Amino acid sequence: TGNLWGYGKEDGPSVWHKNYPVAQGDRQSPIDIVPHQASHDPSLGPVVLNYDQCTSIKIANNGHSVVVEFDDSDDRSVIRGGPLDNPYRLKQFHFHWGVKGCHGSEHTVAGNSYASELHLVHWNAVKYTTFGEAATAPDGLAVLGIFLQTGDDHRWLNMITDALYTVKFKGSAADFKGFNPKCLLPSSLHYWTYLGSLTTPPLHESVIWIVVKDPITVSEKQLGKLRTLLFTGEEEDQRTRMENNFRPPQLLKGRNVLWSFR
Ligand SMILES: CCCCNCc1ccc(S(N)(=O)=O)cc1
Ligand SMILES: [Zn+2]
Repeated sequence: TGNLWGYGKEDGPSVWHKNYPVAQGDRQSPIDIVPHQASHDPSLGPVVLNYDQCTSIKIANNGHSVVVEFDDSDDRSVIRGGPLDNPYRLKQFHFHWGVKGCHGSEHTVAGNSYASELHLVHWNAVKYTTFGEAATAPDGLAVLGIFLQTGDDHRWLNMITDALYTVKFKGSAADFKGFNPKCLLPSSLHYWTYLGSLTTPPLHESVIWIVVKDPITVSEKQLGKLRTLLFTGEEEDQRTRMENNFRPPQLLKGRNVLWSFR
């Protein structure tokens, strides 16, 4: 099975539109968030995360990122409030990063990018029966985006970076139980929100984006461990380091970005 898409010159974001024409659609992600052009919406309440009973199951290398997957068979881990009309169930989280310091996030803020970006992916299990069905619906997914900046070591990120050696190759997976991603959030959940899409193929325009304003701080050493992952499988003789797995900002096409914080 060939790779349908990637982040290289031949298969990267600039050619995704050939196999996924929605890449040139009206609500594509990520975007550059321009704070003073965003509108304050007083009706936007805080985002509420109920992750206390959350159950991570496994960590995996899907050839595009490292993903931690959760048991989403009930409403034990949900995000609600903010722009959301229903609770959305936590399905997985993953990261996007660069090759060094200051590039690697997908969303940018006034043209500035961060070293990495964490995506917590949730789906609307009130209206839809499966993640796959929700992933094609305009209000099917809610992704919480958290920026990572470099500085001191992040105490809890070590739980993930210490497990990366078990998922070095595309297609590898390992048990990863008992991890609660609440420990990866900044203290303030002030956010921007807008209607967008998956940032990787199939690029479905099904995501209500909630991008948290404040970054968390991780060390260059921890980011370096993400870069020891490979895009390629164990059986492939050509080893390619997993880095720069981010899509650049897409056109806003008249969308409104709302902000919650005062
Ligand atoms: C049914 C097809 C969906 C598979 N792909 C999932 C997926 C989830 C989140 C993101 S992201 N990067 O927008 O958070 C991309 C792709
Ligand atoms: Zn993502």
